[in-house]
Amino acid sequence: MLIVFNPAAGSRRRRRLARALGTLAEAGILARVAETLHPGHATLLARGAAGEGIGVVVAAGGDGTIAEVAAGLAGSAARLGILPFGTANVLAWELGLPPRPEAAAAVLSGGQARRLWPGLARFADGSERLFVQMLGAGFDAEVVARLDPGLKRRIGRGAYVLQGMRELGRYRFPRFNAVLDGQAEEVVSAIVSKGRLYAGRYLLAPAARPGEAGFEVVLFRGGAMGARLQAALCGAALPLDLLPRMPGVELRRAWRVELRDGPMAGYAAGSIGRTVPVQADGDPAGMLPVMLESAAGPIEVMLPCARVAER
Ligand SMILES: Nc1ncnc2c1ncn2[C@@H]1O[C@H](COP(=O)(O)OP(=O)(O)OP(=O)(O)O)[C@@H](O)[C@H]1O
Repeated sequence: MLIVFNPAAGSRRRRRLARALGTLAEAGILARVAETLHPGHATLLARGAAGEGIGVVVAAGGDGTIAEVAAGLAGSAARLGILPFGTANVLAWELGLPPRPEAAAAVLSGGQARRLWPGLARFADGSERLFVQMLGAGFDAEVVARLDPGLKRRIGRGAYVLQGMRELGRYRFPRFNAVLDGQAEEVVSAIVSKGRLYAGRYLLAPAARPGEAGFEVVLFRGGAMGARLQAALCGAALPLDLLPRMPGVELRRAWRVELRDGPMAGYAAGSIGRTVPVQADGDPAGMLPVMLESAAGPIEVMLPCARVAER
């Protein structure tokens, strides 16, 4: 077993890692730890481990780290393990993984594998990026892009709330097109989700099926109330699990999604040349346009036994 540890994810992560390693040692598992040195490094470490024939490669970090490890495991027989040491840990909540390091480590030694089918984003510059939970364009991506990493480390998920309130007054909500299996829709924000949850354990897309190909796409149209008011109300509705039922929010199933700027997007955003931002699994991921489809195949992820039986 290799644990790919992101020292920049979440908080109190070294202490959490030591606790997880203690549990593994008690179970007779001597795990090797490799620390990431820069963004993207987790993919290289995971690919190397899968190439060596290591059976379980563990992402010790948040959703961004998990996505990078998953990208390294794609096409191999290695299983993905998760030690949820990030800030929001949305995928861990989605999969029912326990937050305590000892309990999460116990899943690595005694859990069972389950399918997880990531999404693949292709950008205009030819770059590609795997995502495991969701990709957003518009307001939520602006919040992610402008988030102060120091504040995120200090106060955790509350930093997103503060930044969201700041951006509500600043962001210009340019319209863009979400093309779902060939059908174009005009939106101010869109979240293309693999999972049901968002921003921790709040409900976003109740019908999502992480183990299958395809996406639940959440379209924010702005509508009669206006994009800014809609974003404010959606922010308030999220912790009450009411976001999917908000006016101007529409959920659709799609296999292939293209998110692309309207001709006036740069102008409306008030900054020529700058278009609509994109976030993937809670990390900044550039600008539109982006093309989304399912990864070539699913990967296997370690889950608690009870959770596997439930599915
Ligand atoms: N050594 C490093 N220094 C700086 N950044 C790193 C390093 N290693 C990895 N990263 C980057 O850190 C980013 C954030 O990591 P991650 O998403 O796992 O944590 P998080 O943002 O705290 O958690 P979550 O996404 O669950 O809120 C990732 O995009 C990854 O590329």
